[in-house]
Amino acid sequence: MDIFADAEQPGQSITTAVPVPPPTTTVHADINPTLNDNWDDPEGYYNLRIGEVLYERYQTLSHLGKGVFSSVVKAKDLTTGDEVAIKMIRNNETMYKAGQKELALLRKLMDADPDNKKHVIRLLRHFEHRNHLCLVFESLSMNLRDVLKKYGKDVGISIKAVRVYAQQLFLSLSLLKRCSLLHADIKPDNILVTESKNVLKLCDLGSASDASDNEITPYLVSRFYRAPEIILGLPYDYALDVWSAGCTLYELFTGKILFPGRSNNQMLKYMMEVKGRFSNKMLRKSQFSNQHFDDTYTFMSVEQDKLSGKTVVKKLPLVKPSKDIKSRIMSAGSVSNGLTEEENRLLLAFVDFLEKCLVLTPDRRMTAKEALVHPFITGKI
Ligand SMILES: Nc1ncnc2c1ncn2[C@@H]1O[C@H](COP(=O)(O)OP(=O)(O)OP(=O)(O)O)[C@@H](O)[C@H]1O
Repeated sequence: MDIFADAEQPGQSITTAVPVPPPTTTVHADINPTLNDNWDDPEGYYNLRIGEVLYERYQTLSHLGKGVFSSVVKAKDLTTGDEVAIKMIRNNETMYKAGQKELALLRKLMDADPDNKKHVIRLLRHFEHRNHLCLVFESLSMNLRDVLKKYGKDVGISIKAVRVYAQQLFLSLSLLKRCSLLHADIKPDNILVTESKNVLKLCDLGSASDASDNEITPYLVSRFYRAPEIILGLPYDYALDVWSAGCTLYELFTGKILFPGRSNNQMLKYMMEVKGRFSNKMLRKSQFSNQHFDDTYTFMSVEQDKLSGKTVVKKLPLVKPSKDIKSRIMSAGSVSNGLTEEENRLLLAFVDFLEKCLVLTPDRRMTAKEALVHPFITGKI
């Protein structure tokens, strides 16, 4: 099915500069940093010249993106003629180690899915270039943040498209679980789609870890997609990715961020407005609950006073949810344009699906396996 059949195709800009072969050096930056200064910018990103050939095989075509860990370039594989995306890890010890970990986790995922059916980005190989670990991936088109900007600004994309994406995303989560891995950074930016937009792949395993390495820290996962167990300081597992996936799918359909909190405290407030109170039992077990709740488990909302601009703490005995998922979904931009009966049924199934992804208590949240047989995904509605 081509869910974006009548949509405009994104233009491609490929820069074709004349390749300038740099002299080779194998001196490691840690031994004499001045010798290879020119290859990197002050922050350790590789100063790439477009057209340059890496590993005697990949002719670089254009810059694709820059993240905290790496810069990503599009290149042509001179052996096969295919386009690839090369993630060049920043030249510093911490990033290099993080890159090696990402490489090991990606290998585990590739081995567990030899037929490429589980919607995780394919790692083709890796090499080193001037002290930068380089990971070579299949080339994809855009991430879901850009898809939303381009095709669904403020209104989101169709429920049918969301359903296709949901199934593929949960297939990737089922593979991660089979490999005992947590992704820990699921959000529209880390999900890439093919040129036709019909197929998505989960990417950026840079924050991923083995499920047994779950050190409690309140800042894991990008804030808007961060599950309550992370913020409250509870042990966490696969359910944290299901929460982020729920937030991501809501955003795809509505074009709006579900919980756009400016802090962890505000995130909790927004979550309770949608899902109601946390149970006392959950708060009792949480390491950081005393930062957000008083002794009687009343929420302490950290707010800015509108007049003075000063930070004030307001006690909010929030009990009843006031902005439930159903009313938010039903008032989304694309719904007000009218729906067919089939779309309406699919939408109600989507509401139920999201409610189950966003259960506050992690061990009661839907698992990836359960998600894949939910009526929203199977279509048996
Ligand atoms: N295989 C690919 N095909 C096309 N574009 C890609 C590919 N891999 C990455 N990109 C682009 O590069 C961006 C950064 O990639 P990635 O998130 O893996 O790097 P990162 O350094 O870990 O970033 P961050 O710090 O944001 O987590 C992506 O959002 C995407 O736009």
